[in-house]
Amino acid sequence: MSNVAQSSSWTSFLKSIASFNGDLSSLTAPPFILSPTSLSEYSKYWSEHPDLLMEPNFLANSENAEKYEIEAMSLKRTIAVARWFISTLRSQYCSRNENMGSEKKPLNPFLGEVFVGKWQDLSKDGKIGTTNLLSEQVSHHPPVTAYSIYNEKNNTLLQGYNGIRSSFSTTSINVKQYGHALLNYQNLNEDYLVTLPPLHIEGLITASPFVELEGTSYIQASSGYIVVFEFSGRGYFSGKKNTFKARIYRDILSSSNKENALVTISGQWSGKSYIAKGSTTPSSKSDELFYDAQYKKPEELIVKPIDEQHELESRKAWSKVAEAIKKSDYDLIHVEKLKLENEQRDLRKKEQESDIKWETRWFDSIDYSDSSYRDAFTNLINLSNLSIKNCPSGSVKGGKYDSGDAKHWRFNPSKWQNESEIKL
Ligand SMILES: CCC(=O)OC[C@H](C)CC[C@H]1O[C@H]2C[C@H]3[C@@H]4CC=C5C[C@@H](O)CC[C@]5(C)[C@H]4CC[C@]3(C)[C@H]2[C@@H]1C
Repeated sequence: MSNVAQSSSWTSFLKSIASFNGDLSSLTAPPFILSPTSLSEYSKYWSEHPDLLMEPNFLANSENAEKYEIEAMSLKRTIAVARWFISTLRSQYCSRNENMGSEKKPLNPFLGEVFVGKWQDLSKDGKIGTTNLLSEQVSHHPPVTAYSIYNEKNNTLLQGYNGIRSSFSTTSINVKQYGHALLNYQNLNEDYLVTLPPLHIEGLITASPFVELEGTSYIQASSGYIVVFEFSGRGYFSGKKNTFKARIYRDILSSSNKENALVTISGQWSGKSYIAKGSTTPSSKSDELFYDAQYKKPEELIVKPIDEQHELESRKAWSKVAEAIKKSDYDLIHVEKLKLENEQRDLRKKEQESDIKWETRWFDSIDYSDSSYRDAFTNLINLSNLSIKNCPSGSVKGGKYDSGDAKHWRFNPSKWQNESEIKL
């Protein structure tokens, strides 16, 4: 066992997890496990391969196409969206391990914290164009981050939000994700709903935590096609970590029988995966490579230098804490974090005293409980038979989790158009 794992701070920290109240951000973790990066930056992981996010735009139906061709192109685009989704997972769930040696505890964003940036067009023929990221902490208790990723050249908008609920098992932390992503290809008049997989944190005992995905994720296309992803760690499908199996069906009804799969994809989302027609599980020997997560380097988001940032921008607001974490200066971390947290507490107190409610900047909370309300989301929810409630992502309608309110965060483009302080 590494000396870190034996260190008193880690063992006492493990004891503290055993009695924690479910809000991970409230736990004081030992300084060596702290990340200098705020959770508001994690929204960038949705588009570190902008070319894959844009790909469906280049798989459009030809003019007055026959019905069979329209079907074939819709399936091709659904496969392209599944490839983009798989391409996000290594960044989402492995990047801290790759860059800092283990999963780390991100800084807990303050209410109103924003993180913005852009991905330049690296394509040879300039067909991708620039992709912009807006990320905003729309709630602090519980922590919720909303994001908008917009590519003007291809009229493509990915928006979504994320919150988590955690529970503790004997050796790992179990995390249910709340929220979803909505993908709109305006030129194709096509939408996709993406749900978020549950995960657990392993490796706590050896003080080298890492994320393993589990359970199911769905991608529901407005064309009717649905992708069902099943995630598992070691030992389930193939004894390798980060394994998944994905099946694409014509619609939710045919997904009730795995034999109806039109396409099956399987492998490692952090490594190689393969694709085959029909319902047989593809193998690396006989079938076509679907995606290799180790081959394509993620594209860096371009973020302004800290001295050009607004005080609400994440890297500026957390710069002193981040510096202290990088220097492992434990006392300074504590002093600087306390300063930021006290400033936030004073702000909340002032709002309370003058009865002002905090206004979110670029996102609105939409209540979908009025069943007459119709938009791309309600259409996709109906096609997928998933719950419309704000419950664990991917819960099925009528299932045990299908309860609570139906409020979801939505990007408000006109609020960004009227933005005068924060610059990309
Ligand atoms: C607080 C307890 C603690 O420090 O435990 C030590 C370990 C670092 C485990 C707890 C932290 O693990 C981190 C992993 C984070 C998730 C990673 C990726 C994503 C995907 C992204 O799209 C949305 C956010 C999400 C789910 C992160 C949420 C926060 C997690 C679970 C961190 C834990 C505090």
